Amino acid sequence: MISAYSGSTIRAIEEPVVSAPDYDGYLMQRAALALSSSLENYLGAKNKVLLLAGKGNNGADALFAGASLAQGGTAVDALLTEGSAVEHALDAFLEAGGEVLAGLPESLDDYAVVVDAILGTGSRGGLRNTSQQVVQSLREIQLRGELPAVVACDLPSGIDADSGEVFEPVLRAQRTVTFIAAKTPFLTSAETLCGEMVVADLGISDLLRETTADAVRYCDAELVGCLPQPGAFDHKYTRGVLGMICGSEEYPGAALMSTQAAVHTGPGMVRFVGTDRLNYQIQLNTPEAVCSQQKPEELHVQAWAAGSGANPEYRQQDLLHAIQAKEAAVLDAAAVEVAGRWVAMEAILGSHKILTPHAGELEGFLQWIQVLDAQRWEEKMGEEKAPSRADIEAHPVFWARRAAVLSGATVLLKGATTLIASPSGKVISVAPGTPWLATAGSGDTLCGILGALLAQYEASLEQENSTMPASGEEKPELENYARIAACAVRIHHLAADVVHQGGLQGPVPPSQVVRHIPQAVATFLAS
Ligand SMILES: NC(=O)C1=CN([C@@H]2O[C@H](COP(=O)(O)OP(=O)(O)OC[C@H]3O[C@@H](n4cnc5c(N)ncnc54)[C@H](OP(=O)(O)O)[C@@H]3O)[C@@H](O)[C@H]2O)[C@@H](O)CC1
Ligand SMILES: [K+]
Repeated sequence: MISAYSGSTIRAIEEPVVSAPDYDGYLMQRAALALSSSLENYLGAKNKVLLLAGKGNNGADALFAGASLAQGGTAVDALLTEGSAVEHALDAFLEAGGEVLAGLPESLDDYAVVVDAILGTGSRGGLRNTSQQVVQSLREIQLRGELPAVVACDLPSGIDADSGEVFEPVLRAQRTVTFIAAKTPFLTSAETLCGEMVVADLGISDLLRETTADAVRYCDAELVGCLPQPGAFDHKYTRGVLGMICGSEEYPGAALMSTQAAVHTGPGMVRFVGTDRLNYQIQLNTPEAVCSQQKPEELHVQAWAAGSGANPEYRQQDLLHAIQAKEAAVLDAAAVEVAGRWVAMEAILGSHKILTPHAGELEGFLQWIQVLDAQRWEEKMGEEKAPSRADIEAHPVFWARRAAVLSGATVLLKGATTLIASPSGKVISVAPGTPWLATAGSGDTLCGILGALLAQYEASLEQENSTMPASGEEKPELENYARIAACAVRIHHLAADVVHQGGLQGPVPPSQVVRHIPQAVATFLAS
C-alpha cells in the first residue's frame, strides 16, 4: 500500500525536527544523498547534469546533491532560477567545483539529466518570473522531444503539494525523488507528470504513524480479498443478482455495453429492465441477461446498476428506486443527477450506494445539495462554496471526500487517476489505466463491472451471515464498498491491457474491452 500525505502534513511532521536546538541539517543531507544516488543512474557516456535550483530548500537539496556528484567527477551546472539560493548549499556546490550559469545554455545535448529543484513543499501557486520563463522554454524543448531526462526533487515544480493542482508550465519528470513520504499529487491525476516515484524516508517516516493518509493506493493482492468467489454449493441466486436500469431508445449502446460487462464479470444473474425494443436488442447481444418490463420494485435483486445512458425524464421513478431501495447500487450518469436532488431533499444515501461521476457530474451533484439543502451544506462545509468542475479537477481528493461525507455515499470520481471516497473519509486512489480507455462507452463498461461485483458481494454477505443487518441499514464495513469500487476499476484496466497484450498501445473500443473481462477477472483473482 502507498500512503500519500499533503505537503502541509509533511512540513508539520518535519517542523519539530528541524527546529530542535541541536538540529544539524541532517534531513537535507539525507535528501541530497538520495537525490544524487538516483541521478547516478542517468550518468554514463554523458556525465553532465543541469540543476534548476530555486531559492528555497528544494533548490538547496539539489545543490548539495550536485556538490556530491561534482566531487565524484561529474560536471554539474546550476541555473539559479530565482537569482539566489540558500547560501551554505551554494557555497558547498561551488567549493565542490559546480558551476553557476548566467542563463539557459545554448545547447542541452551534453546533459544526461536535468534536475527540477525550483519548488517543493513551500510553493504557492504556479511558477513566477524567471522561473516560469525558464520552465516554459524547457517545456517547449521537451514537447519537441529534445530535452534530456528530467528528475524532479520532491515533486515537479508547479504542482501544488497539498492538492495536486497543476499550474502549467510543468516539466514532465521521468522520475521524482520524494522525501519522507509520497505526497498527495502522486495519487491524483498529477501523477502522470511525476514519472517513477522514489520515496526516501530520511529516517523519520515513523513520525507519520499516527497521521491519517490523505489518500492510499492498494496493490491488487491487497484488494482481491474483498471479492467473493463461487463455492461448490453456490447457485445463481446465491451468486448475486444484479438489476440494471441503463440505456434508452436514444442510447441503446450504453445498455448493451453495461449489460455485457456485467454478465462477463460473473454474477449469478443479470436482470435487465427495459422497453420492448431495448430488451430485444439486449437479448440478441447478451443472451445470458434476463430481460423484463416489470417495475424495479417487483424484482428481487441484490444490487442495482443504474443511470448509464438512461433518460432521466422517462426513468426518473426507476432511477429513484435504485437510489432509495435498500439494495446496494452503482449510480452512474443520469442517476448521479437524480441522486443529487434526492440527497438535497431527503437524506443520506449510505456507503452501499456508489456514485460514479466525472468532475462535471460531481459539480452538478454538489450544486443541487448547496441550493436545496443550504442548512446541511453550511453545517458540513462552512464558508466553502459549491465547486466548479475546474475546482474539482484541481482539488479532487478534497471534493471526492466532501461529496462522500455530505451524501453518505461512496463516491468514485473518474479522471486519469480514479479516486474513491468512502463516507468514513478514507480515499482510495487507483493508478491510471491506458489513456486509450478515455472514450465514450468506458463509463458504461465500468458501471456494469461494478454492479456485478456489488451483487456478488451483497449475496456473499447474505450467505455468510444471515443475522447481519439487512441491506440499507448501517453496514459492518463502510470502506469495503470503496474497495470493491477499486476492484472494478482495476478489472476494467486489466481488460484493456488484454487488448494491448501484444505490448503495443492502440485503440481499446469498449465493445472489445468487455469481451476480455473474464480474463481480466481471472488475472485479478490470481493476484
Ligand atoms: N524542512 C526541511 O528541513 C527539509 C526540507 N526539504 C526540502 O525543502 C523543500 C521545502 O523547502 P522550502 O520550505 O524552503 O520551500 P521550497 O519548496 O523550496 O520553495 C520556497 C521558496 O520558493 C519561493 N516560492 C514559493 N512559491 C513560488 C512560486 N510559485 N514561484 C516562485 N517561487 C516561489 C518562496 O519564496 P517567497 O514566495 O516566500 O518569496 C520560497 O523562497 C522540500 O520540498 C524538500 O525538497 C528536504 O531537504 C528535507 C528537509
Ligand atoms: K521540485
